[in-house]
Amino acid sequence: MKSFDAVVIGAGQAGVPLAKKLAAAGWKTALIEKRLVGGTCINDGCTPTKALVASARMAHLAAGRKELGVETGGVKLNFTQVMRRKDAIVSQFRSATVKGIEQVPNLKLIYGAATFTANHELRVRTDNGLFEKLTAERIFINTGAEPFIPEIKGIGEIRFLTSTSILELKEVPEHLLIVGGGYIGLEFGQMFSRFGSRVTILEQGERLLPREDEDACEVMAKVFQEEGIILKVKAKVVRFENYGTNRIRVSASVEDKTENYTCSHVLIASGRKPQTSELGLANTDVVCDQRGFIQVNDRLETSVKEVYALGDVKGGPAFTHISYNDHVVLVNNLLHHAKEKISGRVLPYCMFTDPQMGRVGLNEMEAKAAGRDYLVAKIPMRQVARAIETGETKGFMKAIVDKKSKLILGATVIGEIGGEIMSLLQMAMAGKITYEEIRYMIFAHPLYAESLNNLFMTLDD
Ligand SMILES: Cc1cc2nc3c(=O)[nH]c(=O)nc-3n(C[C@H](O)[C@H](O)[C@H](O)COP(=O)(O)OP(=O)(O)OC[C@H]3O[C@@H](n4cnc5c(N)ncnc54)[C@H](O)[C@@H]3O)c2cc1C
Ligand SMILES: NC(=O)c1ccc[n+]([C@@H]2O[C@H](COP(=O)([O-])OP(=O)(O)OC[C@H]3O[C@@H](n4cnc5c(N)ncnc54)[C@H](O)[C@@H]3O)[C@@H](O)[C@H]2O)c1
Repeated sequence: MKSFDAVVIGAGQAGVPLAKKLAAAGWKTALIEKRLVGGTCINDGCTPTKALVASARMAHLAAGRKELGVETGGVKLNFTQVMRRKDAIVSQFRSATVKGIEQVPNLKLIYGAATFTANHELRVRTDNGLFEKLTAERIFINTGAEPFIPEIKGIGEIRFLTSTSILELKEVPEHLLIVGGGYIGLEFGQMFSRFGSRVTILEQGERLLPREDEDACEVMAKVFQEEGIILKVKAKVVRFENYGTNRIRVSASVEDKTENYTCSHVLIASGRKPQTSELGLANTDVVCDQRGFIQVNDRLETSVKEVYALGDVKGGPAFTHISYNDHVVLVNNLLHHAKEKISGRVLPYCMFTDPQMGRVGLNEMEAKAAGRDYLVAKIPMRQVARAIETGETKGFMKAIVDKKSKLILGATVIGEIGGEIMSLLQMAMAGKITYEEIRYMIFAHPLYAESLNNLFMTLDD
């Protein structure tokens, strides 16, 4: 049995920086990874999808825009090159991460799947089929999440894609039917539509993106429909079956009526579940919630002393920057005697559709539910000078402000660079800059940022 001061399970967005910092502080540390260093974000998530979104946007722009006075003679997509570029970026990011790990003294990277045999003991099935036994004073679980596959009649008989396997396609699907209208469904939906697929999105909820304000969902739905994507809400898939050669027939109950679709590919984008099946948590006293996410307190401690969980596997907002921040909280608490908590963090995120949807803090729905005394500042992009000049007028800027303190509580920005504008407002929130100060702040003309003046002028009496 090999003994360590710390073992980190999962080389994801929290595990890698955590293991490096613990080892650099002199702790004898092992980092165990069963698949690829970099986890979901680098290998199957943010990095490959955002590289592909860039190719899709280029294809879209290359088609020209009549009203901007640019017409082109059609677009030729080289999908092999699109995927090759994506693979090169992923491999660049992954090898830089591996190199970073290898340079740290006291840190041992072990490739293999880790399973608990007791609260502080692990068995690792290494890539060469051998088993290593490890024990550690402190264990950190950063095993992430994986696609959730709903139990739908016939799903076992068809070949369906997930957000991971779709990244290996060799050809653009003729008709891609997507189950789920969340971030993954929308990012892939628009991307493949722009690559030339016919795209149908079936969402079981009343609308897309149920956590967002209704006006945000309406704008996104309109953008998608204008690009020719078929969107159905209140759509529950009831059956899949193989149909003819290489076709799949999908029966769905849409607003209580049965509709049938025949497509070439199905993407299941109906959420993610914690990746704990190989962890052997039954051999420990670690407690999970009903959906299998590991329960932690405000300091990321599980129910077992000195066993922690970070990132997607603990549930809550599943974003790379949250996983990364989890490691910051732990490093500060364990190495610098801080008492940091994970509750009360401001949550920013950006959906990388075109236009982007940047979100931070409270939206209107949440402000209302929380009983806040708030004002709403909102301007459509068609009134933003920069958006008019660039021809990117879809979307809006919307901020929720506290009526009394005039501080910004949150924002939704849908636009060409909605995520970046949202981040400006996030900085204002962090710096406690009131909306009244932003209203007359000097921004360079004619940037999108300049229209933050106009956004808050809407609150003038
Ligand atoms: C298609 C897609 C697009 C996304 N886009 C964005 C985006 O644009 N922005 C954003 O912020 N977030 C995005 N996300 C979410 C983001 O990728 C995740 O929130 C983030 O990667 C979670 O990091 P993590 O460290 O918690 O886990 P992960 O990065 O998932 O890492 C977990 C690691 O643990 C390993 N592991 C699991 N079990 C074991 C075991 N028993 N033994 C050893 N190793 C194990 C896994 O192989 C994996 O490498 C996206 C996700 C997807 C699927
Ligand atoms: N840009 C980003 O930051 C980004 C991009 C992609 C993913 N992510 C992360 O990954 C997570 C998972 O994304 P996701 O889109 O898979 O999950 P999600 O939970 O955001 O959306 C899943 C959607 O599928 C619908 N659904 C579930 N079962 C269904 C069924 N049987 N039929 C029809 N619809 C069904 C749900 O109602 C929901 O709207 C996100 O929550 C996010 O944290 C982030």
